[in-house]
Amino acid sequence: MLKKKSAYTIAILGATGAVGKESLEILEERNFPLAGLRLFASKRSAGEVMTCQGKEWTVEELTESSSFAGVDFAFISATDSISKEYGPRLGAAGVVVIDDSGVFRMDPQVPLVVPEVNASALRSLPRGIVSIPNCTTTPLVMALKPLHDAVGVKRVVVTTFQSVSGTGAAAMDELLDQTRALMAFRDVKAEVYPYQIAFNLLPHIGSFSEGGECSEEIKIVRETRKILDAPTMRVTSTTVRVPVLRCHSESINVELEKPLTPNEARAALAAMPGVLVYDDPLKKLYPMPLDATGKDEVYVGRIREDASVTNGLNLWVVSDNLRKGAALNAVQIAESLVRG
Ligand SMILES: NC(=O)C1=CN([C@@H]2O[C@H](COP(=O)(O)OP(=O)(O)OC[C@H]3O[C@@H](n4cnc5c(N)ncnc54)[C@H](OP(=O)(O)O)[C@@H]3O)[C@@H](O)[C@H]2O)C=CC1
Ligand SMILES: N[C@@H](CC(=O)OP(=O)(O)O)C(=O)O
Repeated sequence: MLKKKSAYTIAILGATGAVGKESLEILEERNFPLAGLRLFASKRSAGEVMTCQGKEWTVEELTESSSFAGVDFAFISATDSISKEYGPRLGAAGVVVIDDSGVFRMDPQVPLVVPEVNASALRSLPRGIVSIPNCTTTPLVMALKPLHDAVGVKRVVVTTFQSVSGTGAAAMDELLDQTRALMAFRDVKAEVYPYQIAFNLLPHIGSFSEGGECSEEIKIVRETRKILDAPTMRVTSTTVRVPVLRCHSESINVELEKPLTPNEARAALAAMPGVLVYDDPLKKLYPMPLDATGKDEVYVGRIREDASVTNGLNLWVVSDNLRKGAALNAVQIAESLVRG
């Protein structure tokens, strides 16, 4: 487990990616007690210089022989295969691994944590690994938690509208390149996604199962139940990629165990740390990706009754997938562990 110190050394595996870059900004903004920083990426980024907390740090190529001596935390935000290879190895060597991938999330020996929702799961780290949820699960559980605590959530129907940054830096470039090409009447190249994403949307995230479900949809269901410790909660989802650069939006329909008026739901959500109720439709106030970009809070709006079922509510949630959906959640986990 983590030894108490005045400052800690962090290694970021995948430092040059969409999540990795955000992690550096967040460590700086939150003035994380840093004793040292080791930045790792692929060979093509080795030698690049990045800044954090007023210092320059040089990116190292991640190799079999990379040494992690003196590292307290490893944030892995690279690829599934890097998580598989380095997560267990570093965890066994006494480094606290905070992993962004989907590889360990459902492992019963690995806590899956959103600190505002289930920080107590950090008490035991049998493999030395903590997983952070998928970037759509995190805002979902942040919105469900206060409702579940208040009256119990029976069933959830969630439809996501996920920005391209959820796929990483290359997908952000693809959306911008396609948009420029279309404006100039040039041919569009689709390399990251199977179809053009600019001025389009794809009801497809991850891979399809035999039954026609996307892997992303399966992750949302399983991860939500694990984090809320609600193994029988009925959850179904449809995940959609939209031509937005940053922030994932979600339409959430909830069936509750007991009545809760929209005003009571608004009050419960407003009291939830990390949630910002942004809800005054008559003044055209509702969360949009441009509002939540670069923000830490999970924005919740369009809170209203669903009269088609008993005790039904509808919500609209928007959250920055690179911050609360990934890098911020990871830094908050490290902060919780440091606080002890
Ligand atoms: N984007 C998001 O919203 C979220 C992402 N995640 C997870 O976070 C992780 C990173 O995602 P994201 O930042 O979006 O991805 P990016 O594609 O933007 O970045 C990938 C990073 O991994 C590095 N990398 C790739 N291959 C290797 C290799 N062989 N050796 C060393 N480093 C390598 C890249 O280095 P280089 O630049 O040199 O290629 C880059 O730093 C993934 O596991 C993803 O599932 C989780 C929640 C949300
Ligand atoms: N799948 C998310 C990003 C993510 O969180 O993926 P993973 O579950 O593999 O960490 C997206 O594309 O928007």
